[in-house]
Amino acid sequence: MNGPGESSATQLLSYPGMQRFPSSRLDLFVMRNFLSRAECDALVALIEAQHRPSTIADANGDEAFRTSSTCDLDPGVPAVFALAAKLAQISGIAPPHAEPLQGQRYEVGQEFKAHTDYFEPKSADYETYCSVSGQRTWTFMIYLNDVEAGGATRFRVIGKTIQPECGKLVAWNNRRPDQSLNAATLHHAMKVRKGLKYVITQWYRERPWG
Ligand SMILES: O=C(O)CCC(=O)C(=O)O
Ligand SMILES: [Fe+2]
Repeated sequence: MNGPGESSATQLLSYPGMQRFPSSRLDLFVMRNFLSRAECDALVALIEAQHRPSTIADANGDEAFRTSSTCDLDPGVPAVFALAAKLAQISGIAPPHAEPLQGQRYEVGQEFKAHTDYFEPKSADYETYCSVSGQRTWTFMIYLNDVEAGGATRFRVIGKTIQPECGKLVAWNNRRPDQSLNAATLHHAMKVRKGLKYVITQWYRERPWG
């Protein structure tokens, strides 16, 4: 039985095609073809239709830290609704713990520098982001296209670089088994060198999203 807002290795590895990256420092999973090309194309079209400059919690003074665009996906759109259901099933996490789904779009030269998805407990913005729903627990991310060059996601603490590929799911636990925040989740969405890159991010919380 997983804790509230938590997935688990047992849950994820029960799906054929799910692979675990061997690391004692981080629970990291990859599954190719989680989404079909048609599903990806429909989601890319939604992101293309509507996106705004991405933002970061705890602005650190680096204007170039996250240069992508973000799309707030409407849960009422069938393609989004279907994806949310598919993620709930594979993660085993109750839907109320899911943040609203977001698309991210990167043009050539755009990136999201090395960061963790959890919020720094000592930061000025911690209360703003975490008082209702608690900390982020797991991240599920899907690449929606094959990027012509660049755009990999690098987990530099564990030395793992994941190449974008249409339909590929990446999932990781932002916390250790004892629920402490895991700094080994540090990851960098590296610059796109050619073409565009689209991903969808699903973050989960300790408590229901309020
Ligand atoms: O685009 C990527 O490869 C990673 C995106 C990411 O880390 C995020 O949105 O938090
Ligand atoms: Fe991230």
